[in-house]
Amino acid sequence: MYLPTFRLDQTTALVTGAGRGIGRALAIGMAEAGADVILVARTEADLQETASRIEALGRQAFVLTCDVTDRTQVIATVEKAYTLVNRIDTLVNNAGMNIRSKALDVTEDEWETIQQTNLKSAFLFSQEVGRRMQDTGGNIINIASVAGHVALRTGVVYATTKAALIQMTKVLALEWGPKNIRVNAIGPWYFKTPLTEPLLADPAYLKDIVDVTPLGRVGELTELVGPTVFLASDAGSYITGQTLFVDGGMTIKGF
Ligand SMILES: NC(=O)C1=CN([C@@H]2O[C@H](COP(=O)(O)OP(=O)(O)OC[C@H]3O[C@@H](n4cnc5c(N)ncnc54)[C@H](O)[C@@H]3O)[C@@H](O)[C@H]2O)C=CC1
Ligand SMILES: O=C(O)C(=O)C[C@H](O)C(=O)CO
Repeated sequence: MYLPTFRLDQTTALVTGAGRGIGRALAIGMAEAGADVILVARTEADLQETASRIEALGRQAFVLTCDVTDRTQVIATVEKAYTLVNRIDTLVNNAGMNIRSKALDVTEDEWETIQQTNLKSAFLFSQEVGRRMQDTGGNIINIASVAGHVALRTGVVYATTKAALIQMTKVLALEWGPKNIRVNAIGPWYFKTPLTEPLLADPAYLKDIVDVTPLGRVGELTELVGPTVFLASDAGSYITGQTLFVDGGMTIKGF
């Protein structure tokens, strides 16, 4: 048999920011591929909605509320997770946010909030789950952005967090490869979620996006599921340290 499995049966994933948007889609998609999923975010009601959709698929879902910027809460959340399951096979660092300010207007508070939500949280979860994965192996998927690779109008703070996530992905892959821990990133272009809905509702902004996208449209949330399951599954077993851009070709477009 040459064809490896693209399934996640008998595995457990932990997804941050799983209450809505991309995180919810990835959690449900991974459950469809066979995984049980630990759902982490701040708002319990949102997480319960994701959980009920996963349970309807016949998979287990565990809801853990946590502010991912708070190290004490992250440590407690990971400890709790390991009382619920024996091992975590896949960690998806997805929680993120943005405040769009021009560089000269960025406040210290904005800088701290965006860095802590998008970058520090991913490091803290990687450290706490990665510590346990040293014994079991596993894989980590960081949800970065094309904004970490090319210059966009998203604002400088968001861009620096995503560029740093891409570099963090490489260094953790290097350090933890010998322990059979793979670390990869996904770099989405625009997908409609509560984060981006206001932007995509502006016809002029939407046109600008579509015009620089060879596939001529924004992505569907389900189009992030295949790449995530691929990276998490045995099909991705020799891939580490990489960023897979799921961008309709945006990042390869020249003149
Ligand atoms: N929607 C898009 O087009 C793109 C999104 N991304 C990234 O994908 C990730 C998910 O984004 P969306 O689903 O669009 O956003 P969203 O705003 O719809 O969802 C973000 C999730 O993160 C959670 N979250 C935020 N701060 C948190 C905190 N302090 N503690 C716990 N949970 C927290 C929210 O509760 C929510 O569940 C983010 O990292 C974002 O930067 C990257 C590229 C494109
Ligand atoms: O443009 C914004 O504002 C964003 O939040 C950026 C998107 O989430 C993104 O990363 C586009 O790739």
